[in-house]
Amino acid sequence: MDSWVDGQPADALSLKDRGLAYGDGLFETIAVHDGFPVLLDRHLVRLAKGCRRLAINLDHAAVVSEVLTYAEQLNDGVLKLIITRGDSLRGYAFDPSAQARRILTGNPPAVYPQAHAEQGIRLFPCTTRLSFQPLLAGLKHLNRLEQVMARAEWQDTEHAEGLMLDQAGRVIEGVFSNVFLVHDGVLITADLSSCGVEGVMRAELLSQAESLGIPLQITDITLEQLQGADEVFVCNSVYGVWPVRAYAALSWPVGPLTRKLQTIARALLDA
Ligand SMILES: C=C(O[C@@H]1C=C(C(=O)O)C=C[C@H]1N)C(=O)O
Ligand SMILES: Cc1ncc(COP(=O)(O)O)c(C=O)c1O
Repeated sequence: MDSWVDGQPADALSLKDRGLAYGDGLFETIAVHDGFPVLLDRHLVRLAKGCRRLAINLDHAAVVSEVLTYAEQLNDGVLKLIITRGDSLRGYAFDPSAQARRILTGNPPAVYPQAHAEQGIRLFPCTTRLSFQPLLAGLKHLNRLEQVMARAEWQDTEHAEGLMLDQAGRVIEGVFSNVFLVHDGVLITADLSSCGVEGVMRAELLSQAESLGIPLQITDITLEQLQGADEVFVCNSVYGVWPVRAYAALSWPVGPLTRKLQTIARALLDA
């Protein structure tokens, strides 16, 4: 399917785009099923938060309308929405009144081995660490070099994802996922106030778990806590939930809470 820029079919972008020059923008990767963008409200909430934090002027009504129309035409697949601050000639300074550029691309459904969801995955121990930046933490901004470097650390198919730590050695997230662990019936995920992306699926699973009365904790996670976990899983808005079986010398069984949340995520992606 053709890409769109500001609501019009396009296959080229200005060389002055600040997304290209500085990574000055945000993105959302949205699963589309039967013509509907899955978890759209949560994607829009994160996008709006990013725009406020970066002082990006975005026509949010145009985004909603374009995403809905584009998703209808894509029908099934993965829609990527990229927002950039638009053009500037040179230098970091920007025109605070400039309207953001809206870019939409469509991709076929992501295909992963069934075994990832069924039997669980092995996480690669990435040595690339996430840097602390509370101003950008949580946002899905366009500066993703840490993830690019981390993903280049393994080429084998034995590892489906990699685990990333922060500068202090705390467990933060996967390269393209968020991470959860279960300990004594408590569902635990990393505090992302210094680094990491606040995933849409993470937010949805936290909210679903709260409705189910499952005790939750959003906190710092050490490798020792990871080692002592009863269950570990990763999630994102495209594949849902993958149980984690192993990380370096550590291993876990695929547990009941992981399966429960995986079923919920699958139902949302297939609704
Ligand atoms: C990096 C992108 O998106 C992330 C990756 C995936 C995925 O590969 O499953 C899914 C959603 C995002 N967290 C991207 O370029 O779209
Ligand atoms: C670094 C990082 N963390 C977490 C996620 C999961 O986010 P979501 O659930 O919104 O797909 C992603 C997906 O792009 C990511 O790139």
